[in-house]
Amino acid sequence: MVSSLAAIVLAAGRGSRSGAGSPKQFRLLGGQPVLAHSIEAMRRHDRIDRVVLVVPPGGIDEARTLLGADAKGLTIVEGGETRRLSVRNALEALAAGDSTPSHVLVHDSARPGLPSSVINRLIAALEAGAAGTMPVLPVADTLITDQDGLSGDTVDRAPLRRVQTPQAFDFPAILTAHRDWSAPDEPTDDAQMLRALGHDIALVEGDPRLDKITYPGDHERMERQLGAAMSVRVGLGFDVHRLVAGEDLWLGGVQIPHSHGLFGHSDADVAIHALVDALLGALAEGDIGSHFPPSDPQWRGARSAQFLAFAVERVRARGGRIDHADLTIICEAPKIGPHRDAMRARLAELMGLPEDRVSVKATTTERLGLTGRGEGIAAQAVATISLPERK
Ligand SMILES: Nc1ccn([C@@H]2O[C@H](COP(=O)(O)OP(=O)(O)OP(=O)(O)O)[C@@H](O)[C@H]2O)c(=O)n1
Ligand SMILES: C[C@](O)(CO)[C@H](O)COP(=O)(O)O
Repeated sequence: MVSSLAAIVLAAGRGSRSGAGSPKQFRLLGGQPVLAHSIEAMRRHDRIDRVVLVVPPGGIDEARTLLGADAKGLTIVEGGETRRLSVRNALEALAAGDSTPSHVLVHDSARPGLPSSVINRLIAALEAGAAGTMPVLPVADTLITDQDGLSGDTVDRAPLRRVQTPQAFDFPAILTAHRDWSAPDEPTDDAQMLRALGHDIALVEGDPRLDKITYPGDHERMERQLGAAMSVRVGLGFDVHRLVAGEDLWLGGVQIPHSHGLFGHSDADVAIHALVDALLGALAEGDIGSHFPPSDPQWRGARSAQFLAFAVERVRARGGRIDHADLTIICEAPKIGPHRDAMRARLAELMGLPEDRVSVKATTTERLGLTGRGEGIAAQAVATISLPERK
């Protein structure tokens, strides 16, 4: 019975074979660091309670900076000289915690294309009683031995399998396997360590999307694979609120000193409302009113930042990412220019995006119409998101 499941994401390697100059797991892939893909996939899975990230010695602060808001709730530990020692450090961190998990997944961050279907198959094998299980794929090519540049014998490929991660284990069993390991050869994965103790390792079907970034060119191949597996969606949002005396003015998540404020059920931040509708539109998941009805007293005076946090979470929950947002605020006064940078910074923070992916513009309607007469402020937003085609 898998009562609690932790996930270890390994990112403490040097990536020396990739020839990239810096460790491959920190390079950007599809707009986010390679290691963030696995963390996100683990977090998205509803059976995984806790994620431990393993980073190079001395790299905890750097990893937190790189991940930004995504680092929240992560346990981050330093790795060791070898993959085995990195896994050991993470297992010991879990063992030292208040409640140890019943089972654990061990995954290479260098395999960023982690589908939830593989995690489901591993959990099913654990539920069926396996102490250890791993995803494998058959070998497609003819296999030979290389004898000093000449072909040696052909190897029978029928019983051979390519081993992927995540590998999944009974937690006490894999902890013992690591603590007791004394063989002279360095194991390349954890399943062989558990098998050395006499446990069977159940095989489940792997997935080509899980291929590892190892050699030069692999990163670019993965980038193409990821791009092909994502569809770009564009959403449009529009909102208007009335300007009245005696209200605070909130725009783009920032409070702006002004003679009038916007009237509405929440803080009436018209810019955020347009942005939330743009994100929900891109997801085709209704609009702000359907999720936060004005008739519901709990949203009276609410900060609109929480509506945006909800929309951002919806994108994440669908396995997507926000690529860009562009806002236009339409009013005669106040002047938006002096507050533009603060709004960009706040909106970027709320969406977990770099500022160069958030645009805030302003215009007037040449004193025409309701915004021209100063009766209200309008905002329109366009959001671009990428969503996975298949899970
Ligand atoms: N001391 C180590 C070595 C490896 N890893 C991780 O284990 C996975 C194994 O993949 P591999 O391709 O072997 O990674 P590297 O060791 O980084 O690559 P290389 O052997 O080319 O240096 C990677 O996610 C890597 O970051 C780790 O956490 N700690
Ligand atoms: C654990 C592993 O991903 C299984 O295939 C692999 O062995 C780790 O990478 P390495 O290239 O063997 O170090």
